[in-house]
Amino acid sequence: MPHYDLVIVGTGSGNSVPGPEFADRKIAIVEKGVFGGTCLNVGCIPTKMFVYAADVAATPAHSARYGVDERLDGVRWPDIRDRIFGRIDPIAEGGAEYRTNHEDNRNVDVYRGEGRFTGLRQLRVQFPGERPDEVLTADRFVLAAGGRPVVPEVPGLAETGFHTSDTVMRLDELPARIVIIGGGYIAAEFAHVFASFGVAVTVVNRSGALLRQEDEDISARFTELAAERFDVRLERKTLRARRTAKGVALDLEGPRGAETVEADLILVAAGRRPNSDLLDVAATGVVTDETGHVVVDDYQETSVEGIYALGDLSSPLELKHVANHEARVVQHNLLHPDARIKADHRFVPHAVFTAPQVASVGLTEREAVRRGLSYVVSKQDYAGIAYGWAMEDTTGFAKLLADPATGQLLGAHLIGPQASTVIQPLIQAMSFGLDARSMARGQYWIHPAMPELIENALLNLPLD
Ligand SMILES: Cc1cc2nc3c(=O)[nH]c(=O)nc-3n(C[C@H](O)[C@H](O)[C@H](O)COP(=O)(O)OP(=O)(O)OC[C@H]3O[C@@H](n4cnc5c(N)ncnc54)[C@H](O)[C@@H]3O)c2cc1C
Ligand SMILES: NC(=O)c1ccc[n+]([C@@H]2O[C@H](COP(=O)([O-])OP(=O)(O)OC[C@H]3O[C@@H](n4cnc5c(N)ncnc54)[C@H](O)[C@@H]3O)[C@@H](O)[C@H]2O)c1
Repeated sequence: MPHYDLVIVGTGSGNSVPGPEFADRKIAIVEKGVFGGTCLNVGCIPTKMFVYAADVAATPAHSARYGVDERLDGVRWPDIRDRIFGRIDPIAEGGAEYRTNHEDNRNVDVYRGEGRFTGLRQLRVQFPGERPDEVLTADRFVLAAGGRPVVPEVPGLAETGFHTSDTVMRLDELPARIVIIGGGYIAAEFAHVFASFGVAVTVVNRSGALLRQEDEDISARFTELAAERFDVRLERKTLRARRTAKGVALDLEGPRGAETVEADLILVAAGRRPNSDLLDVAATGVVTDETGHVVVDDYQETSVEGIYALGDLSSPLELKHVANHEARVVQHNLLHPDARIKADHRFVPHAVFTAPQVASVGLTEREAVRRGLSYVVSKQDYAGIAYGWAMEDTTGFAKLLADPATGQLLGAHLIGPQASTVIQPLIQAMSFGLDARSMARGQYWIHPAMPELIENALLNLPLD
């Protein structure tokens, strides 16, 4: 039974933990799937590469408003797909090769199999094919096993067949019609991608709004705009999935009774869950919460001393920049057990790369009310700043919440062009405690650039 100083499960952000500082430690890395994890292979990176191509494909539909007449002649899906994965797949292979064979990793053994705890600090690894299982023990573990798509219990769905974000980007050809179950990040991004490529998109959501975790004003505006591009069915229960002569169908029940949606394929985008159950973390004494996330303390340590966890396995935020931050914290804490640092989850931003883009940091208004905070609000439309005029934007806005006593920002929510970039100075201000007035007037804002949206939103805050 091989014994290690450190065993790491999962090669998403977990793979960034071992560096040259660990050269004197005997390390095992266990990976059951493709090296590099979700973000690289089936998450952030390929989706954003598809989104960029979608943004380009969607341009002719809007260009007439500038007096420029353009036509989309076609979308070569196989070329787009192969360009994207032709870039990504070699990175994953290169990562595996580096860890397995490069002399930098003399102290690292790579196990290409599925780990499952069988006892305290004891992990059984099962390999594909004939290779017998191995049991690894270690003084310390890093659990970075991520999560997987949730598939709702819809009668007939398994028999009918469906895609998730894991498979839909590798389709052989574009379907004519797609139905997406879900109304969150993944639904919003793929609806934009497929609609821009000419696919008829139907979005079926259980609740009454899309992106409903966002600030209410943002969610409402996005839902309104989405309904102009996609067939959006809200407050729908999916009763059944079935095959038809031409494709697939979902039988739904909604506010106006029973209805059926037909399409060529189904994309399930109904949330993700952590892989703690498959890894059987309970067998090593690691505690999980009611959503299956591994419980960690401020140092990313689990309920078992020496077992750390990070990323989607332990964080309900499920974002790559969070997983990377936590990996840096875990790395430090393994190297410096007497001077450990805490993870900083105060101001975690996110963006949804759909059209228009959505970006957010801090409290929504709903959350500020729930916490009983006193706050002031300001809004600034893109249409009210010079760059917004240039873009002829009529729907985007920034919404800020601030503490009236101190001027400190509590939350920032954007919907509109480049929202994921334009929000960054607000993340910086919140992280470093810069108040709204100082931020607005203590620096130059390039004229007439998009960040004037933020300058004006700050100045609009009703602060004394
Ligand atoms: C479609 C999509 C788009 C996304 N877009 C964005 C985005 O734009 N921005 C953003 O910030 N985030 C995005 N995310 C979220 C982001 O991908 C995740 O937050 C991030 O990848 C989590 O990293 P991780 O290291 O925790 O887990 P993962 O990257 O999922 O790594 C876990 C690894 O563990 C392996 N594993 C699991 N169980 C075992 C086991 N028992 N034994 C051995 N190996 C195991 C898995 O095979 C996997 O390789 C997106 C996610 C999806 C699905
Ligand atoms: N740009 C990004 O940062 C990005 C992009 C994609 C994914 N992600 C991460 O991945 C996670 C998972 O994304 P997601 O979109 O799958 O989850 P999500 O939690 O954002 O959204 C799930 C949606 O599915 C709906 N839903 C659930 N069950 C349903 C059912 N039976 N029928 C109809 N609708 C149903 C919910 O109401 C919700 O709207 C996100 O929470 C996010 O952290 C991030």
